[in-house]
Amino acid sequence: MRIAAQSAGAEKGDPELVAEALSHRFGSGPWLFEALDFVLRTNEVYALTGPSGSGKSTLLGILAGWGRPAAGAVRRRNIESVSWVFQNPHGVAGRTAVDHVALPLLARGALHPEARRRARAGLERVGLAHVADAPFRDLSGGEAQRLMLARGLASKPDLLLVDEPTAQLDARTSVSVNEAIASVATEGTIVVVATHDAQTRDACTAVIDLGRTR
Ligand SMILES: Nc1ncnc2c1ncn2[C@@H]1O[C@H](COP(=O)(O)OP(=O)(O)OP(=O)(O)O)[C@@H](O)[C@H]1O
Repeated sequence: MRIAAQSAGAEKGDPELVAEALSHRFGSGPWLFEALDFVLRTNEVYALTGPSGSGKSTLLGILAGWGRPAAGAVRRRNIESVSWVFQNPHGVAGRTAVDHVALPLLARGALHPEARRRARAGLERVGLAHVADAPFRDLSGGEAQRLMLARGLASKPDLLLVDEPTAQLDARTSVSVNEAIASVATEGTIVVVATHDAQTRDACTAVIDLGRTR
């Protein structure tokens, strides 16, 4: 496997995820990936690439701690909160974009004005300031996917996993999502994006390629 770029040492207290000789297969089936060694840190956006069926979603689940690897280990340091952005954006039709991002902040105890201020800042970051007050039903596919990214980042999770963010989008719409992905490298959050899409991969700062592990 290959990691195309990697930042220098994480500061003390930063989230860090270490894969050691990580391998997985279901039951006695074929190995999906074998002997992966990598370190994931903040301030990077990692593309997780590989052909269909190579185990990208499975590996995301293992990184999240939702599944156990058949062999090897994942060591998590300072990772307590995990957000997952699914490939199909789900929202409440009549609720505004800003409300979608503010809601998880309110659920974590932020006061209303602060939650809305942070939600608007998050929307601006992914290029959605102009639709902040629009209902979810009026958003385009690309806007809805960017909204999910903004919502996933809003609560500043230690680990943000994004599964095929452009799989349902046409090439033109994907561009705006890829631009948003390029903007989400951030302090405090490790971001991993599973993708087939070469342009989404290129929007990331580093690559873990499951196509090269076997
Ligand atoms: N719980 C399971 N039990 C048995 N096999 C599984 C299970 N989950 C996934 N698989 C199989 O493992 C392989 C990898 O699946 P996975 O969804 O991780 O691949 P992927 O790289 O994300 O694929 P895609 O790009 O098509 O989404 C597939 O062949 C899938 O059918």
